[in-house]
Amino acid sequence: MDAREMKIKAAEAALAHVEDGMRLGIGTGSTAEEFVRLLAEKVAGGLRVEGVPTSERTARLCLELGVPLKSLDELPELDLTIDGADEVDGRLRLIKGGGGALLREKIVACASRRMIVIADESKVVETLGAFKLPIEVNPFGLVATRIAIEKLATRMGLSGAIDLRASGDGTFTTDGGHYILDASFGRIPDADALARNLNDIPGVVEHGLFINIASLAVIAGPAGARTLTAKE
Ligand SMILES: O=C[C@H](O)[C@H](O)[C@H](O)COP(=O)(O)O
Repeated sequence: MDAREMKIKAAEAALAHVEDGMRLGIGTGSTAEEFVRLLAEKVAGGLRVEGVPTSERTARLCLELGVPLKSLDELPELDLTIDGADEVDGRLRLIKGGGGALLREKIVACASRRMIVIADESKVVETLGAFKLPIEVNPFGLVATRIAIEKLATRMGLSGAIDLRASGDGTFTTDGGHYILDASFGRIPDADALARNLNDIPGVVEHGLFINIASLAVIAGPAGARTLTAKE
């Protein structure tokens, strides 16, 4: 099974949790897009759902494939969000934001009764941090915010480059008009504390640590899909 087939397997297994009439948060990224394609087939076959997309990219795909969309302001309380992740640990803590959609993804997931993560085995880790942690920041005061993050990292015994994400010849800008700093910490022993402390830095809009948000992960590997639930 190649990487794309595993993403499809995970998306298929997550689709089984979607019921008629649900208000759905719809994630961003290559795995979430496989879910959108499968969902669109069900919608064409008569399934009634209303989706809230977590990015402009996802919104475009949903519109193209005929998945009905609403804004989060129109549907502020959702039944279920299905989204990908860059890393998942055994407590269902996640790193997200590789595609830059972490802010809307977190807002939508937190407005949902449940969040199901879809991923392939390569995303499952013992300790979060091998994937660069995306930190969404306000462009105002970028240098000061980066220094504050560096000081926090040092206080917490973390080190590694903190790079401004680029796009083509310029700076990557999120759907919300912010920048992303990618922090190469390598290993984050206390993700819960880092998440709280990052939120205390004023220029940080949001970060890619999703703690106590996901309720289930569907992980696809060569032998098929398995589910992961949070263990303390
Ligand atoms: O900002 C992007 C999202 O957090 C994605 O869900 C994450 O990067 C995983 O994407 P993919 O399924 O393409 O690996």
